[in-house]
Amino acid sequence: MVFSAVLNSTEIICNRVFTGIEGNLNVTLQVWDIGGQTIGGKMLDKYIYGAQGVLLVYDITNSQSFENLEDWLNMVRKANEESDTQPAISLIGNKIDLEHMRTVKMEKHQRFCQENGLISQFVSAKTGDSVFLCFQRLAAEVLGIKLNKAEMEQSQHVVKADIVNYSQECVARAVNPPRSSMCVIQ
Ligand SMILES: Nc1nc2c(ncn2[C@@H]2O[C@H](COP(=O)(O)OP(=O)(O)OP(=O)(O)O)[C@@H](O)[C@H]2O)c(=O)[nH]1
Repeated sequence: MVFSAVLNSTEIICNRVFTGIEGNLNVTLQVWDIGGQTIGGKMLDKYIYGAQGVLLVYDITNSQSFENLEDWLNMVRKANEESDTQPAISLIGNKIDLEHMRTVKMEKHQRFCQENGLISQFVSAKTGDSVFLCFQRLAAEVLGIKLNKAEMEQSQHVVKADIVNYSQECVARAVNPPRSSMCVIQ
């Protein structure tokens, strides 16, 4: 995944100077998911050139997906060779809901991050665990903002909501209409 932050720099400077609270900053990210393409793909460097941030995502239960990372990292660096700045890069270990099936050791992940100056993160795309946080951390890095512990913890958790089956709900309401008016927040 690659993203480019689309933002208004004046707004950012004002926010930082006047409030000092980075959490108040709104950043729009333009994200391309290029994982499905082969590494030798002709168009790849066009997506990657000039990107401000890159999420290198692998599957913690699949060692091969980790082994491929070095090539992807080299490709990202090479594609941006002539760019003024290199993108901020995060290493994302996905599928932490399957921790019991982990084949890529945590130390391996951490070493790769240290050796290559990457932000380290573990997520579950399935449960949503830490997904928001991984975008937030990368955006913060691009903007030169340091997130505090509270901000990171707040973004880590998934807010769970029941899935409503609307067709059944409608039938139930038609049969038993509510006596008082009700406000539904979705
Ligand atoms: N348990 C679990 N399964 C996941 C998670 N993320 C993806 N999957 C499953 O892994 C499989 C592959 O997911 P994709 O989203 O197609 O993976 P991908 O790497 O983006 O695929 P490409 O873009 O084609 O490279 C699917 O069956 C997903 O349901 C996760 O966090 N936990």
